[in-house]
Amino acid sequence: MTAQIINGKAIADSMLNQILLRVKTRLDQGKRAPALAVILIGNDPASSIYVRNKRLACEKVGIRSIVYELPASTSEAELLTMINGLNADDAIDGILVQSPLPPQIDEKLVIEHISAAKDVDGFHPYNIGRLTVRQPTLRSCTPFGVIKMLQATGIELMGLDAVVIGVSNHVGRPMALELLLAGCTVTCCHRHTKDLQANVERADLLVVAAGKAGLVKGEWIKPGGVVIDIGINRLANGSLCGDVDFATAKERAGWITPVPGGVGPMTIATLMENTLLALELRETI
Ligand SMILES: Nc1nc(=O)c2c([nH]1)NC[C@@H]1CN(c3ccc(C(=O)N[C@@H](CCC(=O)O)C(=O)O)cc3)C=[N+]21
Ligand SMILES: [Mg+2]
Repeated sequence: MTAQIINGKAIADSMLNQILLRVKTRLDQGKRAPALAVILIGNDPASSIYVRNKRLACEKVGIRSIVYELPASTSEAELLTMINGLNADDAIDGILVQSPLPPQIDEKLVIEHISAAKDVDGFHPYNIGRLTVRQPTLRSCTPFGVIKMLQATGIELMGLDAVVIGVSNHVGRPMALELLLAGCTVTCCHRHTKDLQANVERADLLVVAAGKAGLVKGEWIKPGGVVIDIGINRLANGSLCGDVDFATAKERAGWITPVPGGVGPMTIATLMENTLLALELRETI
């Protein structure tokens, strides 16, 4: 069988159109546009591309974006002071500190310092806790984007055997919590997993977020299964690929996401939605 390709870019574009309509409605009602503050520290080329994509998405949907570009030498205290100012600024709805951070800055401390109500990444322990106890509020952009993508594709999640590879705080863990909330039976695989292939082979839904090109062989995929590839690996020739051997996997899977054009655009569209939601939630209190 040849898999149907899940067009994340197209699904994300339609989400962006919906968000634009909601922002326009606000403006028609005399309300202000949402505002997102993005802090980029240092000059990692990949980070610069992602931040540029976020700024362009903001422009598309009418969200005001303020990008702060700080030198790699920025101290932890300087960053925390800046976050204090943004937390207290009523005109700012979302705060995103782009990762990775330089070694002198403790990312855990930074994430906890951002007001949970402005944590549009959905990384704050409060927001992760809300998702854990089935009361999601601001939800991590990549995992929630994957859920929206599956819903838009019409894939029923209830009761599926889902296998997640990778257990990072930003992606794998909240992904497993989202799938549990959606009614899947969830297995989490990581570097100490004894038999990765055996776990992959029994997955109705496989979500891979390990960041290792070629980690999952196409021959391991359960025939007809759903394959979501969150990996982004830049090859020596400059092209991007995921963690799954796409060419062979697409001959077995029922559905598969491409890289690029799969999960990446969904992450950004979800960030836009979270920024609007953060504003709406703050207006109700
Ligand atoms: N605080 C924080 N929040 C993040 O959400 C965050 C972060 N830090 N650090 C880095 C990762 C990575 N990330 C991506 C977003 C969009 C694409 C994306 O648009 N990808 C395009 C291709 C982009 C390209 O050409 O490189 C695609 O897959 O089609 C990829 C990766 C967000 N991240
Ligand atoms: Mg891992």
